[in-house]
Amino acid sequence: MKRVGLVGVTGYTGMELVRVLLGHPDMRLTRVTSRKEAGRMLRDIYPFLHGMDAGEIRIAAPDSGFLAEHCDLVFLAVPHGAAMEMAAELREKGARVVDLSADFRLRNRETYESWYKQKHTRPEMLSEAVYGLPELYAREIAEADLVANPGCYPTSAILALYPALRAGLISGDDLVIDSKSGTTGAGRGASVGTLFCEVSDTFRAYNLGRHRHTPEIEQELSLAAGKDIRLSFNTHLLPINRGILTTAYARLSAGAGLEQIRSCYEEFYAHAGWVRLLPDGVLPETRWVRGTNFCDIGLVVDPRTDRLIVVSAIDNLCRGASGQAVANANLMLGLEERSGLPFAPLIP
Ligand SMILES: NC(=O)C1=CN([C@@H]2O[C@H](COP(=O)(O)OP(=O)(O)OC[C@H]3O[C@@H](n4cnc5c(N)ncnc54)[C@H](OP(=O)(O)O)[C@@H]3O)[C@@H](O)[C@H]2O)C=CC1
Ligand SMILES: CC(=O)N[C@@H](CCC(=O)OP(=O)(O)O)C(=O)O
Repeated sequence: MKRVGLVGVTGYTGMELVRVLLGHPDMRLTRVTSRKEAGRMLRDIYPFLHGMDAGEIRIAAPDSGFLAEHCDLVFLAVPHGAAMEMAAELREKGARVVDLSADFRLRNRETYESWYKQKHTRPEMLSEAVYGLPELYAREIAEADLVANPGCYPTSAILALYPALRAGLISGDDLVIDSKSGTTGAGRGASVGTLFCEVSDTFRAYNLGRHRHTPEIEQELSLAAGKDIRLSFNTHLLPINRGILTTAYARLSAGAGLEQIRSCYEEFYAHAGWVRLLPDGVLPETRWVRGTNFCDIGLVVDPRTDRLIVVSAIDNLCRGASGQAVANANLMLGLEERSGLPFAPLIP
């Protein structure tokens, strides 16, 4: 049994990690931290843990020495900026790390500092970190000591476009990615913008043309295309708890058609257990992936405009964060990638 720790147990991704790890056959959550709730039992803050072993864990204040002593691997479910020093200390003390924040996702320090508007204090660790998208980097993840878990929106956007771009079936110019997220994507901290009455019964766009996930998506899609990609990434807030639906628009390369594109995706994702390519005419919905680690993908060709339209759906907390973090930890710890993650969607 592998011992894992969690920094940031009181947040939404921390809460989701607790849920995912409850049923994991090969990993045991042994240490959890929160600055505000230190000293309390986990069951005291999460009544859904009454009667379960995890409920008996006492929450500690974050301390890298304590975590490294008791854990083989530590998940950092903390805001960007808070993870970089903690990851460095944990690595120095010998623990392996899966960081759910954005601190190690961008390979270029200047790009991080300009989009995240803060200094990167551990730039020397950027080249050591592996971008944790198992469909692209499973082999590298298995060898890594520090994995940068992808952002929720980038997970849905990169998986939607990567195969077609890599095969040259779409042009990398003029890509438009339109994404909508449930409100848990904004974290559990109180803010007026995520109050019930501000979110329910309405639908709004935000951060158009300046969302900080843009360079992360551009980084990975540029690698797929073999050239620098600049794209339009636009985000919207859905009045639902969980889920991201992304619609991506791309110009078809000359001669490319639906049949060829479908076989390219089938081949690319042939061994990717989490990506489900839906049949022609069936489009993804957030409810079919809720609570799961799946990314559902639907493909449409619009012959009137010569465009490929790709729709993808994920659960932002599971596939977009904590489920993906556990899949990465499985690979790092030599476990089966799907271990502990065989959830069926929570419907209706
Ligand atoms: N929500 C989502 O859908 C997704 C989130 N992410 C990323 O995952 C990370 C966590 O997100 P989320 O769970 O939503 O965030 P929340 O705001 O819900 O929770 C943040 C957690 O971090 C802890 N924390 C905050 N500051 C510090 C600090 N300086 N040192 C130690 N602990 C700290 C908080 O606990 P306390 O204050 O008690 O210490 C809390 O448990 C973020 O980087 C986020 O961007 C990634 C993908 C999807
Ligand atoms: C709905 C919502 O507000 N979503 C968040 C997603 C951010 C997130 O989780 O991003 P990092 O992991 O890169 O910090 C946002 O748009 O800022």
